[in-house]
Amino acid sequence: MSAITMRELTKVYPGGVQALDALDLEIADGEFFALLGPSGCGKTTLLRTIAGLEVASGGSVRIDDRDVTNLPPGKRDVAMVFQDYALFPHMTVQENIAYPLRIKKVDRRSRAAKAAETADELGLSALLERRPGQLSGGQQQRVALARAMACHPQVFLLDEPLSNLDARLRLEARTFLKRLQRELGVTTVFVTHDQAEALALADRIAVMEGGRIRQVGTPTEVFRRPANTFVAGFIGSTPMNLVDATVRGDELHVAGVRLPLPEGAHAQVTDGESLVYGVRPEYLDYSPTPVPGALTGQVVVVENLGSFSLVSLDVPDETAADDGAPAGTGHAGSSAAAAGGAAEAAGTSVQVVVAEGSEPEPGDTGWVVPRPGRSLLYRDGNLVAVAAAPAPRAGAAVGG
Ligand SMILES: Nc1ncnc2c1ncn2[C@@H]1O[C@H](COP(=O)(O)OP(=O)(O)OP(=O)(O)O)[C@@H](O)[C@H]1O
Repeated sequence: MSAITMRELTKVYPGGVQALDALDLEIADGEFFALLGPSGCGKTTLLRTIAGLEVASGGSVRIDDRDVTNLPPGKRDVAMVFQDYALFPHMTVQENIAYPLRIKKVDRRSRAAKAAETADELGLSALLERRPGQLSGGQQQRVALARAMACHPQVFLLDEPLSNLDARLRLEARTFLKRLQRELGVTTVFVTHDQAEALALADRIAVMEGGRIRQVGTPTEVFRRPANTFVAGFIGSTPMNLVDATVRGDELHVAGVRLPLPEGAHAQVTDGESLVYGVRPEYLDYSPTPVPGALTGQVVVVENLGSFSLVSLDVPDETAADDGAPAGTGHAGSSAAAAGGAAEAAGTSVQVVVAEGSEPEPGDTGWVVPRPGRSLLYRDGNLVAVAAAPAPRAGAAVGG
């Protein structure tokens, strides 16, 4: 058992930088846990404070029922792998792996046996006599992991473990790391600023900003239901669309389109209230022809991202929708199109993921429909409700 519990953990560096701000966090036994956030948010400081390499200015760190807040690193039963691996250049792979055992005064024969066994598990047996300078980046990383594993620590702490590898090797090492962690079942905390890496590897993720935690959740939770607009903007290979919206009775007015307010959202919002409507580009469907209840605008940019493209549309903010007057005549979809097409390119940029082969051209008019249950509403930056998608029916759009 090795859960990690942090209570009101605070770190103020000499000089006054507050890197951790009364942070509360619980990491479960056996979890593969990511600390994610932009540069300077305090990820490395948190990891080093768990390791005992930084002394907390306040609060506590417990590993299971042991309060380790004031214990030196060697007494915490944790092993840390540094970003640059910090291997000893003058020692062989075997000596590097065995080094922590030497510090623990394990006898020479047991050290050699343990190093050989760990090297074997990590596919390093053929490299035991080499020095770090004679290894690839991926191999060096494995040696660093082997050195951390050799002592059977209760907790692994990994600081940007993949950042020194090139893109291809990184994918390989990612899979390897995930499999290794599964097999060992050791509580592992890793720092990354790469949201894709965190989503791919972690059981749970803590998204940090300014020494605080903005959300803790599974990759699915933080991706599908970001608790605030900070997390919404940080998670995802393409940032979430965040568009101003107004509650009008049973509807939500978003960029000139009336979306039905979802069941359950009524209790959370008030009539006339201004909110932010959020939906991921992946959860919008693009149509080159009018669709009732769709947001519409002009295609401005088409970015090829391999098997799909990211299409940016300029959706006008102001239409006749907000003063209640019909925006056109006849069919709901085409009237929305008329409103969108006629407006000056002024408004909100909305991004949508479009499959290869179906990309529009810049200058085209397009329609985008949110998928059911994938729309979110934020008040003052915090999630208030999950909106249902507009039912694809005439009458949901402006002028219908
Ligand atoms: N030894 C130090 N002395 C003073 N300030 C420090 C020290 N180490 C870090 N800081 C400051 O503390 C804050 C948090 O730094 P930290 O390295 O923990 O952030 P991070 O999220 O790991 O960033 P990065 O992704 O850039 O490594 C930053 O403002 C940083 O400048």
